[in-house]
Amino acid sequence: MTAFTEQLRQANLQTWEQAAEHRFVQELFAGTIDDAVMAHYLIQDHRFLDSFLTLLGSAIATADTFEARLRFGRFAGMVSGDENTYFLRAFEALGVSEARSQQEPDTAPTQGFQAIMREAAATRNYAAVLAVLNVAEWLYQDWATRGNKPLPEHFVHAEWVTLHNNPFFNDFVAFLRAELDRIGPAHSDIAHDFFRRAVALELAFFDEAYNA
Ligand SMILES: Cc1ncc(CN)c(N)n1
Repeated sequence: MTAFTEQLRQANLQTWEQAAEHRFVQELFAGTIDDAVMAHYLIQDHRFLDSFLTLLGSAIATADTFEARLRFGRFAGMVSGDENTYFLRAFEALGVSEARSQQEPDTAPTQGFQAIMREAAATRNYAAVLAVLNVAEWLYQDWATRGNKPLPEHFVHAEWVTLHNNPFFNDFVAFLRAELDRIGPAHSDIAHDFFRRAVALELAFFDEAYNA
């Protein structure tokens, strides 16, 4: 039988593929992405990280096992450490001042992510939280691991790939999928709804990078 998470992905395949094969991803691997595009994307993504941590907190609160809470806690530690530090080093390398990183307004996809993560947390339904987490991490793992491409030279590009393709991250995505495969079928409608909207936001987020 097809796993529940795979059913969700298949139901949104066209949008999923448009995001996973996005121009942003192609240019990131090629190392040709415009600095202005990368800077605009990362400023917005640092805001994404903030609401994402809130959602991880809600996963800790709604998970039904101690083991799952430990996994989310360890992942939150990585995001608050290595991933956050990457943003700060990338901002410095791209010449993004603290003032600019704070003052640039939230774009519509950023606001959309903040809203859906708040909404998923407010449901206090583990399946809704897992649906959004699965899209955010599995879709990124998908593009980062596709085709086993060589890494770009510049650390700003290369580390954005390796943050989403390394043993710890790949294990976490496998865990997220196993959790949603276990919990999701009993909450199919809510899982489909949050998953579909989150995939659309991922595509919009990449598109928005080119409005730099
Ligand atoms: C918009 C977005 N989606 C997903 C990820 C993966 N953590 C991210 N950094 N940003």
